[in-house]
Amino acid sequence: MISDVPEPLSGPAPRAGIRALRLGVAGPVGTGKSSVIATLCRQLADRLNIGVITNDIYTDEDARFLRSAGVLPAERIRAVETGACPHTAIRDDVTMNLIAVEDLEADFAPLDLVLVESGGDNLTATFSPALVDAQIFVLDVAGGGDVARKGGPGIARADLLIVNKIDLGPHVDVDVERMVADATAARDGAPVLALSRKRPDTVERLCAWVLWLHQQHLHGQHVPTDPGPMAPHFHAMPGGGYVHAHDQDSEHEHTPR
Ligand SMILES: Nc1nc2c(ncn2[C@@H]2O[C@H](COP(=O)(O)OP(=O)(O)OP(=O)(O)O)[C@@H](O)[C@H]2O)c(=O)[nH]1
Repeated sequence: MISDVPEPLSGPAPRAGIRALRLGVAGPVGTGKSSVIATLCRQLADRLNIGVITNDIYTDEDARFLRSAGVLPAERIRAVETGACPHTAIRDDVTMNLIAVEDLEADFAPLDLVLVESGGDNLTATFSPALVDAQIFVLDVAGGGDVARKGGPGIARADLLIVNKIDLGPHVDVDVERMVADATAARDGAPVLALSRKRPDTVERLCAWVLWLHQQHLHGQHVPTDPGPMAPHFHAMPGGGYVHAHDQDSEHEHTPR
């Protein structure tokens, strides 16, 4: 199920010479981010010129997986080794990723779509709108049926939430419909897609959403939004620590209280 993918736009012609749509894919470890990207490349490569940036902490494993899957020419898949907690490189200081995206766009111009895969992290990691125009957050049923209820910025406010690996529901005692309903309730009407790479109907819906978003981008009708702020979190300090939150309108500030 996906809540309404609108009809493709009619009306004014797309803007000429516009840069690629930059689409982030984030979510906890192992939920299927690389598989979603491989699926999109496989299905859409004859309609869109695609490039991929992967983020891993210490390796280029995700890039190697995608290259070996043969879903795109290998040189269009580039790895960023963040060397730090994944959210640092996709949210706090996006410089490494932004340079990688811009280099890829320059080397293979004109690209239509750049997919940026986050390193697998927890429920709080989301992309900065300084790096991507839109983002997908990926959960999977094997992580537990209650995860969607736990919320967080990606679950609540990513442009699309995927509940992945729905083919596994019966094997892990998860009621997929219930999980999707919980996710939908957490998102105030924003789209939720139940996905399995083994279910072509769900793959088609994923592709339809990405093509629709690309059209929105071309027509200048997509407005990037920030799914942040992060949930309140704890900073350990010598002799103690403190909890703080980032509210959406304030600077990213780490002053002890
Ligand atoms: N049954 C099933 N397995 C899937 C599906 N999608 C992905 N997987 C499997 O889930 C595992 C993790 O998939 P990945 O795509 O590597 O997940 P990831 O989120 O990129 O992983 P990290 O980069 O390590 O965080 C792999 O063994 C995939 O084959 C699906 O739709 N159904």
